[in-house]
Amino acid sequence: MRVTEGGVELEVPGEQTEGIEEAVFYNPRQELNRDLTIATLRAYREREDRAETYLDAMTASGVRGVRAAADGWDVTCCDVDEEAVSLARDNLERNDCEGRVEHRNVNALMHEEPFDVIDLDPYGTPMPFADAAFANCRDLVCVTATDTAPMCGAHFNSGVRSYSAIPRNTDYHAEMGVRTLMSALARSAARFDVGVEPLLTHATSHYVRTYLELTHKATAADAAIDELGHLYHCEDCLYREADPGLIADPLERCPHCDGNRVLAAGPVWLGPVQDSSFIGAVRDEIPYTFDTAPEARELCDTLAAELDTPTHYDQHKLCRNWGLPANAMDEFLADLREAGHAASRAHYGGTTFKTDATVGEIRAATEGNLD
Ligand SMILES: C[S@@+](CC[C@H](N)C(=O)[O-])C[C@H]1O[C@@H](n2cnc3c(N)ncnc32)[C@H](O)[C@@H]1O
Ligand SMILES: [Zn+2]
Repeated sequence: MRVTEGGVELEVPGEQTEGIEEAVFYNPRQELNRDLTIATLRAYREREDRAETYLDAMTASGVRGVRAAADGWDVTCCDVDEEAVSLARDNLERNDCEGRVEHRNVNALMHEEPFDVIDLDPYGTPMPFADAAFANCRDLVCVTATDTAPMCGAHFNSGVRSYSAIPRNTDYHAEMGVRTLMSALARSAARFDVGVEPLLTHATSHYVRTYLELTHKATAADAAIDELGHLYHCEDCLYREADPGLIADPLERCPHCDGNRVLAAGPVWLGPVQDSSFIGAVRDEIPYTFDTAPEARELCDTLAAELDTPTHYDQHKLCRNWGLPANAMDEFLADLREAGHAASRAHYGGTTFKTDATVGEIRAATEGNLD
């Protein structure tokens, strides 16, 4: 089957191809992820012109590598699967792109050779590849994780195993996933005296994607570890609290409703997951020729405006909990701001928002107009 994406043409296995799962080799639902990857690579190279080499670590059809090569990157594609390797070679050739294709376990390749940018896009958790990537990447590690149920605490044991943390299933589950993933990545990088700084992070349709700029200094690794901490969350009233530091001091009772159903999660990443000025630059690198341009640009706008608080709320879930009807989001957010709180929409869903107000303060600021 022939597909066109971002100006390149690719042969990908069609539904009928035996032995190959089409969605795995070429997943059209990840086009937004790939469009944003290309825009991010462009914005990054604008800022750091020394960045030249890009490793598409799990290449499958070769789509990321081909798109990066067409953009002038010095590309290496890698896959353990023989059919993927030959597909990636053909697709590079089809687009007159130069690029090396390696048939091997990418962990071995990463340990042998440094790259400026490494893109991890495995099935499920990226953690088995994180150490090799952070040990050997110079500038930027891009990571996709599709195991949202483990990361957000819905598949608890699997989440604990993959991320060496306690994730908890809350009403902000996608953000729990983001912060569990970021925490494990920061700890993996720190082992190699590498500090991570997230430039752009989004949780979209069952995956999380993050772009981490690296600083090869022990003090930068310490600074990243300082962003870790725990979240305490009341299952009854949805009160939540962030507690910086690696030693947890869980709440026995909820300070808001005095209930005893308080969950503790962590260590999670409590720091910022976006760099809004960089996201502005990424947005400007999304041409309208990209199929997902309207959606990708809107996502960038929301991400750039999103507050840095470590959890978000869902207005509908809060209102349901209070037994009150929800009103329009803009009115709701305006009430919060009028009461002196910071408030923004969040990219996790149409009714999600961020604020520095506590759950009690949110209710006090908004309930007058919830009728
Ligand atoms: C989700 S697919 C990649 C999709 C692709 N990056 C895209 O954007 O369409 C995951 C790929 O990782 C490959 N893979 C799994 N383990 C690997 C390893 N240890 N080294 C290299 N490739 C691996 C699989 O063969 C598969 O092709
Ligand atoms: Zn409570």
